[in-house]
Amino acid sequence: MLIAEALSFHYSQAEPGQTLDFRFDLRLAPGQCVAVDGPSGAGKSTLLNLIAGFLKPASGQLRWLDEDLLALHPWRRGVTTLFQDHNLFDHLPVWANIGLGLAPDLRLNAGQRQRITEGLEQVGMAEMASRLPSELSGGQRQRVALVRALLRDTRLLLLDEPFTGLDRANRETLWVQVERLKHSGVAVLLVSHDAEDVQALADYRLRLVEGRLIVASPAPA
Ligand SMILES: Nc1ncnc2c1ncn2[C@@H]1O[C@H](COP(=O)(O)OP(=O)(O)OP(=O)(O)O)[C@@H](O)[C@H]1O
Repeated sequence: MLIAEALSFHYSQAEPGQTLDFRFDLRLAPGQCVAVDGPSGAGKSTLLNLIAGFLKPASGQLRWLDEDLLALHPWRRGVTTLFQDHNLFDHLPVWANIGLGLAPDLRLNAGQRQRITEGLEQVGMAEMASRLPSELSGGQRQRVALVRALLRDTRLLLLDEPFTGLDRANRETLWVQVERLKHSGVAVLLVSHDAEDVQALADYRLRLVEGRLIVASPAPA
């Protein structure tokens, strides 16, 4: 269970009229998906960066049950993040970009290679394993980043507008994969403006208003 309590952050330099002070409260159980929305600049990326560990809160708590996540480096938190700018390495082919999520030194065993092949098949990119990111369309790059995020062993998955620009068939395929992860106990935080994605995946919805998370639809009991 992810628990954020009064997780606060303050940007020291912001334009007039911007929200400066954030204070997030959130509970997310294993196997649950919460959707978070809010207008541009509301603080969605700030929230994800605090949970992932790329920003340090001014105060508050962030726990996985009794484990203090704030004491852990980002790569020790058991959190996988898929940001909007897909973070692919331009000099590495598709299979290696995905493989980095499984073995940082790219010493992949047969089972891991098989998982990469299957992951690419599931998003219709089986033939593209050897291509470089520069040889792919934007939507294809997005699918590669998604496969990498979905294949990693993780307990919490943070997705920032993950399906934007994908066609319906691809989105449905990926919904199935995210559902599968939920069933295996992964907690998912989905930042999305897309009502269909939210409908397909989210168990409840939160909205970011004036630096706070408010309940837009309650979590199931
Ligand atoms: N490094 C920074 N310094 C100062 N202000 C920042 C910084 N990063 C973000 N902000 C401001 O903090 C607020 C929240 O930004 P954030 O990126 O979290 O919003 P968002 O909801 O993810 O927006 P979008 O939907 O446009 O991606 C915005 O007003 C933004 O301008």
